[in-house]
Amino acid sequence: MPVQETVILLDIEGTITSISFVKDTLFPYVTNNLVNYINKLWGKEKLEIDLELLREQAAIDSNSELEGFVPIVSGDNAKQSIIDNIRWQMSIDRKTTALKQLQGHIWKEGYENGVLKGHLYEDVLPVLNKLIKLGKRIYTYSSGSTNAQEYLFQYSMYGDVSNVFIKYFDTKMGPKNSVTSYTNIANDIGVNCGDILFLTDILTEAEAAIKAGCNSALLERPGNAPLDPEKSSTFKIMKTLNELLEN
Ligand SMILES: CSCCC(=O)C(=O)COP(=O)(O)O
Ligand SMILES: [Mg+2]
Repeated sequence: MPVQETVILLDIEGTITSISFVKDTLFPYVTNNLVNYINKLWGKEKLEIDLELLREQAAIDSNSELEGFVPIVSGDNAKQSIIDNIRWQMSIDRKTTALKQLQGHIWKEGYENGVLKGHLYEDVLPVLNKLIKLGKRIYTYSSGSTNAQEYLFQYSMYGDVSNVFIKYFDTKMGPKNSVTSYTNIANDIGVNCGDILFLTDILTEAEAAIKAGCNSALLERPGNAPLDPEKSSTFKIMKTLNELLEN
């Protein structure tokens, strides 16, 4: 059997989806549609749920020393301060649950109206389907919200492929470079960390997974940030998922 672990836990951006799709297609879609989206749903419960999370995050951020922090205010400037806060968070690619939840809801419209099609590297589906036949269970863990992950697979360039994945995990399990996030995921799945192989493009995420007792390997996709050869020397580095099927 090529892979020993029973659970394959996949990062998304830089691992099974290109960074370029996220940075050059998904993020600009939010930037270009943000004001319209907020104006359209202003005062509606659907938006209010996301705004509540953004306000909670802004209250936390106001006590830290984050460069360029934009407060969310009430009153006449409330709407503009929310838009500016979101733009600020996006300018530094923050991975807060609040930002990711709102982005996911904006992308939903783009997927549904056919403007967005989720990118997947061509090796991903053939390999995952072979692994499923070998009895492996496939999960994802991304900073993108569970909704955003679901839409990406439901409206992928290969059609609806969401049935490949048992469950999507996001930062509600904890940040991706935190050790406890991986124990939380193992507990949720009902396996030991040692039964999980976590694949990612980010060294600190792989290190956190290893510290939790999981196994991990790194993906080196075109356009990914280069891996430090010294720091990543203890990890298997793969160019595609095909290497999971090799002995
Ligand atoms: C799941 S699609 C949205 C991608 C995204 O917003 C993101 O931050 C990706 O981070 P990842 O943890 O998948 O590298
Ligand atoms: Mg990634």
